[in-house]
Amino acid sequence: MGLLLGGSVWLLATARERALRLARGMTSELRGTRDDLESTLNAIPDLLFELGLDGRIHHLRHSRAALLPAPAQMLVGQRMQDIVAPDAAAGCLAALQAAHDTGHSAGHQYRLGSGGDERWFELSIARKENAAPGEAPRFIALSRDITERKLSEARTYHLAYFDALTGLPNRRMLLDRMERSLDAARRAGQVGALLFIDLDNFKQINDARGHSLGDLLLVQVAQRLVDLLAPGDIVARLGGDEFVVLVHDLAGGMQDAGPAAMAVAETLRVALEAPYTIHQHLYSSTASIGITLFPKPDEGVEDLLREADTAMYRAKDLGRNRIRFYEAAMQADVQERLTLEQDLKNAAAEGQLAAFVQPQVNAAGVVVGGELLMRWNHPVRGSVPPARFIPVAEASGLILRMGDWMILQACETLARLQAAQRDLSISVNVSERQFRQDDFVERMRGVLVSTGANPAHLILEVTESLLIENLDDTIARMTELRRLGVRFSIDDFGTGYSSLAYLKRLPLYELKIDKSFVQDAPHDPNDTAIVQSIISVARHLNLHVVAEGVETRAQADFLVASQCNGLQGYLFGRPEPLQQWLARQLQGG
Ligand SMILES: Nc1nc2c(ncn2[C@@H]2O[C@H](COP(=O)(O)OP(=O)(O)OP(=O)(O)O)[C@@H](O)[C@H]2O)c(=O)[nH]1
Repeated sequence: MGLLLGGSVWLLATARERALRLARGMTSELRGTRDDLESTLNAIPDLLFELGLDGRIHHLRHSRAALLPAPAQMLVGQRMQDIVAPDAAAGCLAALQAAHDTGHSAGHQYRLGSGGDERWFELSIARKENAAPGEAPRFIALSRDITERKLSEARTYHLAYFDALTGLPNRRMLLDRMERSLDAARRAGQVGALLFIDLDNFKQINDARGHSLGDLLLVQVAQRLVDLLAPGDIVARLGGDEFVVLVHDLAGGMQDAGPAAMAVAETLRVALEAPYTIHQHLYSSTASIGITLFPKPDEGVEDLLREADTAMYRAKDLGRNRIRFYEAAMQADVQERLTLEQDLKNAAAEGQLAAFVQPQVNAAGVVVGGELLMRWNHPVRGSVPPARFIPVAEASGLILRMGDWMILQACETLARLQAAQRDLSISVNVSERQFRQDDFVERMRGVLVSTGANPAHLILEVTESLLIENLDDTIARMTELRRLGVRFSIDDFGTGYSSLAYLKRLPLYELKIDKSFVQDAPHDPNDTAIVQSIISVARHLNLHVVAEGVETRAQADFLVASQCNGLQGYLFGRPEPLQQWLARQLQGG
């Protein structure tokens, strides 16, 4: 019995021992699991809440206490709506409700703080499934700080939609906004305008003062445009020196919108022409502006942009620092120009371009020289007027090759006249682009040497506008060319800036009175007075004067009586092919 009892006690003790060991093992396992869980939770960089459906915080893990808006113990017991802004709280409560309905919710984002302290969070919420029946539901919510991701998204958005230099919207953003404006204008029956703005001769500032100064100018231009914007309108930078202003709701109809758009453009034009101060220096710049109105039937944003661009180009053609409205005819003109440019490229190779010469006579009517003129005999169009193809040649750069060829013709002609002891001079036009080429002086020297022409008989005709741009550089270049022996004449004098102050500073030989003044002299008192005053200015400055477009004996007599030195016009000869004229001169005139 004792043995039995003893055995039972031993058995019981052993079972207890085993149960205790098992319990100890389980406790230790549970502790391990709990520790693992604790470590896992600590490793999660998010805030972890236990919430009620009403947004009350029942528990909060604060391993990232820095992210909390207040110490953790102060937050427990409070409701979300007591802690965060009303809009953020409303979103969080909606996310809780969604988790209540479906078991979980993820992706709701909310913001805490504002300005520089602003931080963004994203919520993931799961409903706790172990609530006893009748017990209010509880939720576990992870709140992840996504501020860095938001900032990086904002940076990417900014890079994609804004111009880095000026901070203005870029082309993509503009197109997007235009799309919306166009829709809104159609729906509201309102007319808006698109203004295409391109700075005039911006390349010169870049070339002369450097790209970084050009950048600073662009930034100031952007600022001036922004300062003048009406609320809701936008200004974008398309790239380079091109800006676009989108003006909404100008008027209820095209009739009234036109003048209103013009008034806006004029305000911008005037603002942009005021001097710019950069690094304590003053710079001047102007802009050409093209306008198109919208909406127009069947026209999308790209059409509108193209129209405003076309109108801007027309403003440039008309002399820059101007505003032009788009007209449908302009598009045809652009097409025509492109075709002309293409044809002009082939023209030189196919021998369609020819040099003509128009004689110049002295007061006694004796031929003293001639002006070389370019003629283009197009196989289909026939003779294309220089006023039509020279601007195309200028714009496309073809003028450089064409100009070189004309200078070569002039020098070869001079060499042949010299060889025959014919003491005549030849004038040839030099375009601004040609004159400003870096190696223009060297090219001139090369042609003079290779042809053996006497430079004293070569007269380079330049326009007033060429002279006035970069006056100091112009003077330096002209002086170098003067040293080679060539002489300078101002073509179409009186039609451009006519600033007499610069005449004194330039190493000039001659003024050519524009034919528009000669035409109505001596009958028109104004033109007569202009012609006489040009001759008088020339005499005081010791310059030779040639009148162009002399067609009648009365004009010639008046000019000679007014002491004009040279005459050119139909009265003395129409332009004729150079070789034909030269052959006659070589035979004695
Ligand atoms: N500084 C600066 N220059 C730029 C930038 N982007 C383009 N450009 C230059 O801007 C100039 C634009 O010249 P254009 O508009 O073609 O010609 P322009 O000299 O203004 O002459 P017009 O437009 O015919 O009056 C070019 O020389 C470009 O190299 C930029 O971000 N910064």
